[in-house]
Amino acid sequence: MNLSRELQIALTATSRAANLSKNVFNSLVANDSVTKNDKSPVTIADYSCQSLVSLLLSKAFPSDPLVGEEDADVLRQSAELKDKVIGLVNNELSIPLKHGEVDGLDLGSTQQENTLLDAIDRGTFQGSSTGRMWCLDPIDGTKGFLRGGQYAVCLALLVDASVELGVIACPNLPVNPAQPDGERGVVFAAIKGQGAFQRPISQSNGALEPISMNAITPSTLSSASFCESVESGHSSQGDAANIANELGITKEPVRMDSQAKYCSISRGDGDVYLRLPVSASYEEKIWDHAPGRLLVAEAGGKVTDIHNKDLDFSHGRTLKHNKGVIAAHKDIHANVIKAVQKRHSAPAYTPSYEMDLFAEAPLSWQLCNSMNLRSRTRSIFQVPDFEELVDSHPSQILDEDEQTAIVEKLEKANAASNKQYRIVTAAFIVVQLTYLLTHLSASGSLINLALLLTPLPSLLNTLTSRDLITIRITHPHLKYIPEPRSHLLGVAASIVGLALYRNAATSRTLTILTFSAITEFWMRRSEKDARELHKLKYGQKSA
Ligand SMILES: Nc1ncnc2c1ncn2[C@@H]1O[C@H](COP(=O)(O)O)[C@@H](OP(=O)(O)O)[C@H]1O
Ligand SMILES: [Mg+2]
Repeated sequence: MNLSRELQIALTATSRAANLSKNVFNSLVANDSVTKNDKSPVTIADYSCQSLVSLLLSKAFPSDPLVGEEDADVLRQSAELKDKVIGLVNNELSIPLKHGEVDGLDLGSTQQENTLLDAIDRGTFQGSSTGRMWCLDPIDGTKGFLRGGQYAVCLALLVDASVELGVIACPNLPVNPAQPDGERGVVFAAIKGQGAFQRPISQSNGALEPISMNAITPSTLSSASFCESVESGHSSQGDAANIANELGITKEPVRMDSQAKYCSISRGDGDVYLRLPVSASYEEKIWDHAPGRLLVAEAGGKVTDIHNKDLDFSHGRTLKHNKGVIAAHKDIHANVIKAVQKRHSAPAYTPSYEMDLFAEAPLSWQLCNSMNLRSRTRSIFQVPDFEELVDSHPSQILDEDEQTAIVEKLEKANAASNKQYRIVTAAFIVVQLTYLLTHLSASGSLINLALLLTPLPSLLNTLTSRDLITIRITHPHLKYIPEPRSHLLGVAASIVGLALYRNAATSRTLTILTFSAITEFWMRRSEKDARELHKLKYGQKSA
């Protein structure tokens, strides 16, 4: 497939969008004209870049649909935001085409408001498994953008759900990794079957230099380095550390935002990219992976999900049939997958709120409502004055101290109520144990005694608030049994026991174990909620 024109347009569009995003950063973020939590710069950069890239694509390939992260609804409702975006895009369009940029394409110096908003809305295409489609993340790594760290403008062309072309512009990545303080701003490109390349964003007519991954083999795997998300909510950093350990990797992980991770490993700055799901329900977005996946493959690597399945771009806007991402040199990919299967704990439970609650925005009444946190809080955490606390706040925004107070209250109330349930379970067990010990000769008594031991470890741990007994069920098949696994196994065994000994004592054992499993299930959910809240509020380290 000859995609040279597509490549030229994609390089121009992403490089120009990268310049535009830098202007936004320099004028709105670097000079501290906005507060840290104000997301407007990233919003402005996102819309402007999508508008610019989409406009160029629509002029060059009018019949190609576009899957983009944004739509223009918010802009149509805010004149101030809209004017800024229109101004920025027109400013970029008015810079004359340089040598090497798109030939034979009349950009027109400035564009009408509607044309630019419509360009953004072209990105609402829902995806397709057949035909051509472009896929755009105008600012990937929004957190990195705001931090002045890594972010990327990412564009891919898919044909029949296969990524044929990928281009990623990283405005803050050093051109030469050996000179981290030298020139920054690199654009990466790959065409299927034709290799992976990079060149400085500043050189629109410069040659595309071939890049490749470090030639790492199973015997040199321990010298590898891996990279992962900065955001612990996007990828489990704890599991990544265990996996690195399993592979004998001792180097500290390199954390960076966005698809700059795919770019880094493609040119050998690092070797393995791990994205390990922390939530069972999160579906990765196609624009977060399409170009990166091709780049790594063309640089000598292999990209799959954590179950070693190819990333499947044929199901609309998300990778619904994949979980996480593992990218590594093709010679070591299998070793990495093996370690992942051994050490990655499948997320068994999904918190009801998946947003980075406290980092994204102050905890507000609207947020509580939209995340169903209010009702969950009432039913699970049982904090009677939580609603009053939120309602009494006229601005419906809680400040830091109030957020802290809520988290502490949730944790305390949660721990107290769970302890009560466990005391009740423990009491049932003691009564039943006493009965069994005094009727040892009755049929099934010994089996019943053994079955009653299954909930004991977690009961003891909670009642003493210490990890007295920990049983890790790590077998790859068993780990997909939802928590509480030992309890569920106990219930299953006691059903078998009841089939063997149809007597009242065995029925009682089954009832107690079922009660214990159900209450344990709900308690673990609430404990996980409390832990997640804690993590969101205080960060991974103190969680
Ligand atoms: N719970 C989650 N798990 C995995 N990825 C998530 C996530 N929530 C958001 N993301 C995605 O992670 C991307 C950033 O990736 P990374 O963590 O590698 O920097 C975000 O892209 P945007 O920044 O474009 O919104 C967003 O699409
Ligand atoms: Mg993204």
